[in-house]
Amino acid sequence: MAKEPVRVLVTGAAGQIGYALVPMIARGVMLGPDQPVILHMLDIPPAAEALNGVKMELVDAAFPLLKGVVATTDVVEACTGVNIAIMVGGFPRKEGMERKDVMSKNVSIYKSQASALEKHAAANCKVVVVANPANTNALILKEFAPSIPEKNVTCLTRLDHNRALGQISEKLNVQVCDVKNVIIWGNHSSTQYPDVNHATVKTPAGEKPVRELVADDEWLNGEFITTVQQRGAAIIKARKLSSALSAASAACDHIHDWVLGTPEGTWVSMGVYSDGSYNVPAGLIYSFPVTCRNGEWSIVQGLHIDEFSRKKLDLTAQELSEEKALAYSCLT
Ligand SMILES: NC(=O)c1ccc[n+]([C@@H]2O[C@H](COP(=O)([O-])OP(=O)(O)OC[C@H]3O[C@@H](n4cnc5c(N)ncnc54)[C@H](O)[C@@H]3O)[C@@H](O)[C@H]2O)c1
Ligand SMILES: O=C(O)C[C@H](O)C(=O)O
Repeated sequence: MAKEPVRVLVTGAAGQIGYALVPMIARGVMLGPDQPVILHMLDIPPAAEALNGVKMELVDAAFPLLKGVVATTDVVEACTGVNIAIMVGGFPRKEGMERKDVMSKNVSIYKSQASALEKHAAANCKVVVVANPANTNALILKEFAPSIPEKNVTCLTRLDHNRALGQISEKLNVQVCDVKNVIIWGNHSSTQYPDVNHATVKTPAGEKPVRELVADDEWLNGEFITTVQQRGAAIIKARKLSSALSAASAACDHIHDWVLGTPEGTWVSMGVYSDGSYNVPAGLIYSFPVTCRNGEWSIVQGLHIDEFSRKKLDLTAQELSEEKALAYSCLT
């Protein structure tokens, strides 16, 4: 029997991530090749015409899984009945801007959209915030939508996770699908800590630790980390626009694994509400290694954190605490 369609909201759908993301969702990349979808696309009135153009292209693409499109500038209409919300709408970082610069513009959007989601989304709606500052926007959304379970509000750090996999695969000249269990700790910002201490590579002789195969701690503790931390800025410098196709693909990976589960023995990185695991302060949206089963994520427990890593986990937590305070000051 055919499955019931899932309603997926994409905010900021007339923007560049939206343009890359909606066809991926309509093709089944996010929820699987047998899952029909109804797309809800929200943007603001100045982008209404462009949004309608995206809707026209979705119709023209004749995606078999796409059972309907709602394209609107009305936040209530956009949020009504949605099962999954991908929050991309907001003001993007431009060359030379720090994420903090976009904070005041974006947190007020997330406060108001929190109320609309809380009132109108389907029960158990899963939310991922993509728009920067992603962790803090997600925190504001969670706090202003108290009836949405806190486990349902997350932010995207899968792009950073995938960037780390990509760097290791290039360094070792191996397939990216053979590298697993890197971790992004903390903020989707330049203080994030990409950690390879538990990462492995599938080789003909079995799974081997990344550290052993790379055999270059200076690179792993230096250039590798800064390359991943600075990759968003490098893309902005090269394209004069922030990353879009990789961000859209990562958003699909995030929801795919959350809904359909992570493969046995593999974890992924998600920005989730901290419960104090790994001595990360509770009450922040912080990126952790997680496994997913039956539509629920759980933080991977018991990983050894050495002194080098500890400092980096604390530094990015510190930045998130400061962002949280700044966000609240922007809202008052
Ligand atoms: N977390 C990540 O990994 C990651 C990666 C790349 C980009 N980003 C962030 O994603 C966001 C979107 O990037 P983009 O390149 O698509 O930007 P964009 O400017 O091309 O698109 C943003 C869209 O949001 C719309 N918008 C603005 N305010 C809105 C509101 N209140 N409601 C609904 N829509 C609204 C704009 O009209 C625009 O169409 C930015 O904040 C960017 O920094 C995050
Ligand atoms: O760095 C940015 O603001 C863009 C985006 O978050 C990215 O990581 O590509």
